[in-house]
Amino acid sequence: QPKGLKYYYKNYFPVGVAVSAADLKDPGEVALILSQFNSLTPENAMKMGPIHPEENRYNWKDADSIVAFAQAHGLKVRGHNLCWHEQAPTWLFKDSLGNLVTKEVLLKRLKDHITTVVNRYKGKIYAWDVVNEAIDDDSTKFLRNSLWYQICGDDFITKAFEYAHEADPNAMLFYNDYNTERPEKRERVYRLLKQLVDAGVAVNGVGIQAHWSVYEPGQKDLVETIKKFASLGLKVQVTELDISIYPWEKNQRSLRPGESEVYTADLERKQIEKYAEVFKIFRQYREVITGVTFWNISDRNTWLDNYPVHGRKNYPLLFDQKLQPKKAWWKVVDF
Ligand SMILES: OC[C@H]1CNC[C@@H](O)[C@@H]1O[C@@H]1O[C@H](CO)[C@@H](O[C@@H]2O[C@H](CO)[C@@H](O[C@@H]3O[C@H](CO)[C@@H](O)[C@H](O)[C@H]3O)[C@H](O)[C@H]2O)[C@H](O)[C@H]1O
Repeated sequence: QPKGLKYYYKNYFPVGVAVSAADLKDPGEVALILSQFNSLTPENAMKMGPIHPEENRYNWKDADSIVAFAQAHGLKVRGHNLCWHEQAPTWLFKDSLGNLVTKEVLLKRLKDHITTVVNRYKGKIYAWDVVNEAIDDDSTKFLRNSLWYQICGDDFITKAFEYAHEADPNAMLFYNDYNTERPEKRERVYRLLKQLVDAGVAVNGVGIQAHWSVYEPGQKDLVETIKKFASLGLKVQVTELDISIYPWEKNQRSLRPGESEVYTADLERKQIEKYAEVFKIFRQYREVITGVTFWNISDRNTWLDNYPVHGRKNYPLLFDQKLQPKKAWWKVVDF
């Protein structure tokens, strides 16, 4: 078994992977995780909906099993995430009559949730994605018009960091988002981060999700993003890395009947180059980059098989469907 990614990058940053509790029951995936990675992120188990399905009921099972596995094998854990507009439980924003709750009620519910979840894993989770994806996709807008925003204005962001810091003053607290290499999105994320830093909010870092493709981002945009966020004194982590073989453009179409999945040698070559390119930049900025996490383990099972086109196979990771290292892996460890 070749040495794993974590060995090659031991003098750079932890190399992590997003997992489900089910992944940890598969002997092949467990062997791959333990040989390659030294950090885990729960893909879904610690999100508000899955872990807190009813106001007075928490569902700790999957999250506990992932943390217990990490503890048993000396792996770091990134918590994901404490405040998001997606996968939020139905009870959260509504009162018993189905009306939207007041700002006071929602902030109290957020505080209870964050205090309870962060305290349960205190000392076992070193970093939390506190707020996820609060910037609107429309470049003419600033904050996403989510129910969080409609009910609390932008206070929910500051409060979420305040509650998380109170619950675990030693945890690294991150704002996490995607498309942060696109200049218009970078500027708006920077604006939010600067507001938080200037207000003395306990934000320690920014998570760039890195759901990239063989076509983007360009090196210049990636470097500019890392430097811009680091200029605020923040750490940068790559939190959800995968490199799709399809371009991230609007109106993606599904495959036409008979049209085979198109993982051509040319696309794999582009993917190998893109992986080599971004890891070279991560190494160059090792002072700022404090972690790189892949979103899913292998091409065997990736969320990109069902997004944005349901049932369209993708090959975005460094391990193939047989859990074997792909050519891109050898390039990433060749330095
Ligand atoms: O969207 C990709 C990234 C983007 N950044 C934030 C990050 O958190 C996000 O991760 C993805 O976040 C997605 C939700 O937005 C997750 O998708 C959810 O993943 C869940 C667990 O598999 C699914 O829930 C299961 O759904 C099944 C039927 O639909 C039900 O039978 C299961 O009980 C239920 O658990 C949800 O439908 C599905 O929407 C993906 O696995 C997960 O990879």
